[in-house]
Amino acid sequence: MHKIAQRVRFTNRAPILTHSNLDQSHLVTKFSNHATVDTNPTLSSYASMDRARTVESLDFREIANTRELRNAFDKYNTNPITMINAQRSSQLLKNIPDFVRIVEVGARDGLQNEKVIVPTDVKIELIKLLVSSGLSVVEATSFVSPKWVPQLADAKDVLKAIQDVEGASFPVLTPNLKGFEAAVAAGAKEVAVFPAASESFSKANLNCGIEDNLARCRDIASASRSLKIPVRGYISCVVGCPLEGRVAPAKVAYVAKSLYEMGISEISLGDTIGVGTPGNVIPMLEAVLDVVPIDKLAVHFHDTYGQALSNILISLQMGISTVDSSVSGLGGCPYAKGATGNVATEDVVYMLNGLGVKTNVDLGKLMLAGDFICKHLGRASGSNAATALSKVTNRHSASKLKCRSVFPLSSACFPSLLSCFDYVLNM
Ligand SMILES: CC(C)(COP(=O)([O-])OP(=O)([O-])OC[C@H]1O[C@@H](n2cnc3c(N)ncnc32)[C@H](O)[C@@H]1OP(=O)([O-])[O-])[C@@H](O)C(=O)NCCC(=O)NCCSC(=O)C[C@@](C)(O)CC(=O)[O-]
Repeated sequence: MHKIAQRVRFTNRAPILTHSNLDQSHLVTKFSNHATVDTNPTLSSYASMDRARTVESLDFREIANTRELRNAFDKYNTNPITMINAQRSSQLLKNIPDFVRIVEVGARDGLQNEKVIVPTDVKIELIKLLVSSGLSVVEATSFVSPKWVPQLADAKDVLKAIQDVEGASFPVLTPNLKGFEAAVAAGAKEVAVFPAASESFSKANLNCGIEDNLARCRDIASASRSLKIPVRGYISCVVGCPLEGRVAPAKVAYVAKSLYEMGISEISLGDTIGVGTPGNVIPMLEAVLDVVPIDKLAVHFHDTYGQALSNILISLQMGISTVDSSVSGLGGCPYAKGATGNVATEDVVYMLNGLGVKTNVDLGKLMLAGDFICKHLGRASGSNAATALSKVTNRHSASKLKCRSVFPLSSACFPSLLSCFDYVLNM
């Protein structure tokens, strides 16, 4: 706990407001159509400043961009102001960042394990839909051997087709210099290397051991430096390996420190087979935090055992503010037998909305992207939140059809009623 408290200084939280720069009337205006700010004078001045700061950073449209989603959300979550009061008074939640950056990995990690080849134009459309939901980092593909991952053999075509898409960055995986050079030639502006913390998994996934692979990462890091291309580093198997079992935190810290020292811009800690629980994730994070600053870290949880959201929550409590996830919970590594999908982005956004944490992601639009790819793959969404919320919107859709048959005269007579369904209409 002591370690956690010490690390708060590394977080990217907004500066604390003081009495002099706090303007509550502005905050009331911003929220006035939904809730009023409680100006209860009995609150301590610090508590009220902290609450107001959070309100200021929270854009209600993100919590519920459509009426249906908002109603579904409000039904079980107290209004944001009350929620924030409760949240900020809780010691357990006080380290949670005000903003979480989501790295969407659905188009790469999500699809790489699919047996049936997804057409290139479907991948491109998925990426565009993800960007339109507000996601600012959408991992696009991998420049790996097509013999090893046939699904991503069209990497060059995918990356070239999204060169003009604005609003997001599109990192790609590169396992060696050959992949790095091909990625740069296709227009990559960000790449990612992916060592493992387990020797056996490194050999299974990359056909070389940890040290040899770190040497490849070093080559990529130095080649990228002159081109000013940021390199992300994933570490696979940070708590467990499908071949070796439990992985010691010291091994993860060793790989993380090596990546940090070679100038890797961000290190994403991957629970590749989803065996982590807060019980083994906390010691792993503590070991890594001893050697890498918190603002360089991200977490990447697969949800094989349904533990991903708890692990994300604990990571946020420790001050991490970048989270990887995959739309509709797609995913799995072809070289990690039994590993299922990544945590679903919709579930992460829903949880963060509930915590009053800003993400800039529009949940309704994200669900459209999830719907699109699930329909294409012919399977149900792996997101609990998307499944539950789409039942709500479907119910509204059905009742709207009923309304139209009961009131056949003109939909214009019932503008306010119909506006309730505009989200459904737009689908
Ligand atoms: C690293 C290699 C290439 C070594 O594979 P290798 O067989 O040892 O490579 P090689 O150097 O001996 O070359 C063999 C052939 O591959 C070609 N080749 C060589 N490199 C490339 C390249 N970059 N792009 C395209 N082709 C390449 C090379 O040209 C040659 O072609 P051939 O002469 O036989 O026609 C292979 O093991 C590989 O591609 N592995 C990638 C596996 C992979 O993508 N796994 C999934 C991603 S990791 C993951 O999902 C975990 C993560 C990141 O999400 C985190 C988490 O979930 O925890």
